Amino acid sequence: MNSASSPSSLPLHISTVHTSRATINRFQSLLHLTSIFALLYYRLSEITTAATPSSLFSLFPILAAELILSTIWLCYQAFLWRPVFRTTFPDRLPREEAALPPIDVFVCTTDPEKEPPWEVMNTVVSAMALDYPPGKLSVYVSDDGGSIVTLSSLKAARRFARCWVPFCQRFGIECRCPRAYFSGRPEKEGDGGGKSLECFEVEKMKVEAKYEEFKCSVAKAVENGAATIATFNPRDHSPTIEVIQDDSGDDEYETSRVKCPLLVYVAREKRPSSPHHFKAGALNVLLRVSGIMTNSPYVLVLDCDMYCNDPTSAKQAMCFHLDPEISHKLAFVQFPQKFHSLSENDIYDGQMRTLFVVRWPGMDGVQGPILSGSGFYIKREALYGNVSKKDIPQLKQCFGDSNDFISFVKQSNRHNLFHGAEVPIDLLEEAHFLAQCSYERETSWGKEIGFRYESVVEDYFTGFMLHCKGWTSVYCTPSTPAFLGSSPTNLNDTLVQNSRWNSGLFEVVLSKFSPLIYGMSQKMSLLQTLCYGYRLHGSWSLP
Ligand SMILES: O=c1ccn([C@@H]2O[C@H](COP(=O)(O)OP(=O)(O)O[C@H]3O[C@H](CO)[C@@H](O)[C@H](O)[C@H]3O)[C@@H](O)[C@H]2O)c(=O)[nH]1
Ligand SMILES: [Mn+2]
Repeated sequence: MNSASSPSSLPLHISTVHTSRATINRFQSLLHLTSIFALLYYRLSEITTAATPSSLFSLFPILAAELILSTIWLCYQAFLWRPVFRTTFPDRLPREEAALPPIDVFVCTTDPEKEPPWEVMNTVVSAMALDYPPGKLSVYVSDDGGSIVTLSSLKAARRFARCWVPFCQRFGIECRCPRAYFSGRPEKEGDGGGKSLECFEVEKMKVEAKYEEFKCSVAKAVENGAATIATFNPRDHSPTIEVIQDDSGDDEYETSRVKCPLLVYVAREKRPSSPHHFKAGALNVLLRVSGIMTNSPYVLVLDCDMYCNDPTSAKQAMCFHLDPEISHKLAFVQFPQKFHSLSENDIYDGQMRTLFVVRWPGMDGVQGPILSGSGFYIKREALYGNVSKKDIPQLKQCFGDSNDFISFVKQSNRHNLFHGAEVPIDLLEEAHFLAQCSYERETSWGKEIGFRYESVVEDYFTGFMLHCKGWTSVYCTPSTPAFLGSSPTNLNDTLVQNSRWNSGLFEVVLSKFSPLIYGMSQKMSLLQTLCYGYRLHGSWSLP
């Protein structure tokens, strides 16, 4: 058992190696290995004693297939070698707000027709309501569709969050996604925060009325936006960045000056002549824009359909990030992806159990799980690489021409600049400059810094490169799912998603970053390299 200490000398988290499971796994691996050797011995003796060239001709492909499958099998054993389980104690984190580091939350959305704005707004509001000091939380929404629908809906979300956030905090609400809360899905209502039931019911009714207003505003935004969607080209437009401020002014929440996390809308520039690099491109723009606005040392990344189900996830992640024994090497804390949209039968295994139940705990016992796209708290510094030895011209070469951004890269502890105050015009201008297509030209964005562009599975590849550089990661699986999303529920969508993932992964295997070769040459352990090497099974996606 491993433990780490909080300032009060009690551990912030403990990790336990599942010894009985590891022993059974190792015994089974040994058994299988013996059979594989026996099979290969049999095949080789068959080849050496083959009577005719035609029988040799048929034996070689069989041997090749057996060798490939054996290598894939060998790689898989690394997942089973040392499974680890972790427990966190968020209550032991320092009580003073000042001791908690700020967090920037990134939510990515692309298409208001395929990704319903109502769902996206619920994700945004659930992130704003995380159990974390609101002044230390900033939510950035990347809209790759550049849609007016998303922008108008965000304004409604901000208005609703002003009453939702204090309501959740005051009454200790456990389910902070308003749609899930008001549709009666929450298992627990919270402990009432010590307030009387009557007071709670009165407040709940008020908030519910605001919720209905919020719902209508989003529906209206969708309706009004239908006409512009037809004429607007999401692949060819200038950047739009807006800090969403209070604009109603007619209710008690504004006058009570309730603190609410900062909310920023970012639609980067899109031009047909410039590659946009999908989600990785969007995340890198958010890294830059947030870099000059709040520059929080930690970033939570969420897909637009993944709402925060357990508000304590930020504090749980901080139990690892604030542990001085592991934090200097720790790049990210990954939570499992869990889904609310699946039926009990789940015939296409949308839950991806082998991944989140077997493989990630296995990797956690080695160097840490693979970055999984959504639901991870990553250290900004890990994405910037080593900047301490670079002078200003070198930094400009890597990070681009923005003096403001460069000054923040150099001072990673300068953050939260204008929370709640008027947004300076020149800051907004600089943010627009950072969101231009041309900004990344001849820089290291996507190659050495930020989220990587080499593969369509940007999450896997970014995590792989971090592990290659010696960073570690942690897998955190609390019993209450930290995030809940929707997963494909029909064969067609499942096939499209899986072939995209597998072809993206196989693309990496065939590149110069092929895990088995590149991983071995870097700072990665043998077992971790084998785990990444298991991606050879992407060859199944070949016709
Ligand atoms: O050009 C793009 C394309 C996608 N996205 C967003 O990226 C997220 C994931 O995209 P989606 O089409 O839903 O892909 P999935 O296959 O569901 O996503 C899984 O696989 C991706 C890697 O292939 C990871 O990035 C995701 O986090 C992971 O959930 C969504 O929020 C999108 O809005 C963008 O912002 N810009
Ligand atoms: Mn998705």
